[in-house]
Amino acid sequence: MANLAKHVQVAVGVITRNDQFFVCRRRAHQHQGNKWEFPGGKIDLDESPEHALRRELSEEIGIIARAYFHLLNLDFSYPDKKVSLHVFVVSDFSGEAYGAEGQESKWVGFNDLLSLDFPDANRTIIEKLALIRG
Ligand SMILES: Nc1nc2c([nH]c(=O)n2[C@@H]2O[C@H](COP(=O)(O)OP(=O)(O)OP(=O)(O)O)[C@@H](O)[C@H]2O)c(=O)[nH]1
Ligand SMILES: [Mg+2]
Repeated sequence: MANLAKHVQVAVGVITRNDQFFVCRRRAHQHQGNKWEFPGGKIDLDESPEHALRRELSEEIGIIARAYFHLLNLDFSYPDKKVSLHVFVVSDFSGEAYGAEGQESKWVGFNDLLSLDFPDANRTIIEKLALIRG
């Protein structure tokens, strides 16, 4: 069981509007603390990735995702934890994105994504985003 607890399925949302991207800062005590992230969180047992995406975005940044597409699935092993990220690009939503759990957050341009301090798994996400932007 201990091993299972250290491999988590995660829904991640790349929130985009007007060629800007919404990013949040992880809390110091969290895994990969103080790094920037795309909002999201663990998929519950028997929950679909899409449902987890909508739920986490509502809880963490106060938006209702209206249109999104699957970008990629990505397995990554940190020294202390394995993650399977189910990544979606959210292109339409209602509400104004903000740090609904008190976390730091901001809208940034694509070039800023390249220089922000993200968890290592995110490199693959950003490379794929660069590809689809052309
Ligand atoms: N949300 C999010 N998690 C990421 C990203 N990249 C990445 O490696 N992760 C990892 O995926 C896991 C996500 O879990 P989480 O901490 O967001 O989970 P959660 O929202 O359910 O919250 P919790 O920390 O209160 O349990 C963490 O281990 C985190 O380090 C990312 O861009 N966004
Ligand atoms: Mg989270």
